[in-house]
Amino acid sequence: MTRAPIAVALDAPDLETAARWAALVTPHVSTVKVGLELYLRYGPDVIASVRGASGVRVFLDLKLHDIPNTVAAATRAVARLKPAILTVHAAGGPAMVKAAVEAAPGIQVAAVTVLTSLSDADLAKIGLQGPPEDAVRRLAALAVGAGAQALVCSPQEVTAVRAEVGPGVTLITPGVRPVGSAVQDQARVATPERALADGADLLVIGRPITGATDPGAAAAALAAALRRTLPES
Ligand SMILES: O=C(O)c1cc(=O)[nH]c(=O)n1[C@@H]1O[C@H](COP(=O)(O)O)[C@@H](O)[C@H]1O
Repeated sequence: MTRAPIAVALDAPDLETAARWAALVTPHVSTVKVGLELYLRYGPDVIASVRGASGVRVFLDLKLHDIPNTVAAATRAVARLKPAILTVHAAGGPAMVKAAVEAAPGIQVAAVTVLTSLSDADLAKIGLQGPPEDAVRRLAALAVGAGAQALVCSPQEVTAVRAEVGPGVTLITPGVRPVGSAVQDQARVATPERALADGADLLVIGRPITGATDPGAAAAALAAALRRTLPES
């Protein structure tokens, strides 16, 4: 059976927990995501630990954001770990996104548009007036123009971003919350079914899975729900 297009965010306090979560969810999902918390604590070794014997795709979410020369060097430094996906901030500008893409042949560079934790009011405070969708579309076009093959946006903007960049770009959506989810600290959210129906290619889901008593069962249930949304997947 095809694994569900979910990247489980392994935002764990220690390596043992992350590796355990990865082993539990890997039969059900296509990807696991390593972020700043784990990478800054354990460094490159964390990738092999969560990849384990299954060889699951690893999404390295470092959200690089610096001058192009520094981002290119940082990208080369992590490229040897062979993550399937690496994040950079689109707000770093076209030269920075291009530098990352050129430094990492074989790795999908995903440009983060506007963080899903930011609301309209937050964006106004950092000088981005207007609906988040406007900034997301602008950053999406910038990043794809610079060579990014993937974008990170909230599920609320998937339809607009798809219209902006066309069918060939992978759209990755965090801010995914199943109905009744207790974790509500993201500003721009939608259910997994809605995100997928709107055209997202990969759903990033963390605490709704990893906070469950049985993360493996939670991942299996979400995967089954998504199969009902897209029966052919
Ligand atoms: O790049 C990301 O993965 C990301 C971008 C974004 O805009 N919002 C966002 O929440 N994320 C990540 O997605 C994950 C969401 O986790 P949960 O909120 O627990 O589902 C976290 O690991 C975040 O770092």
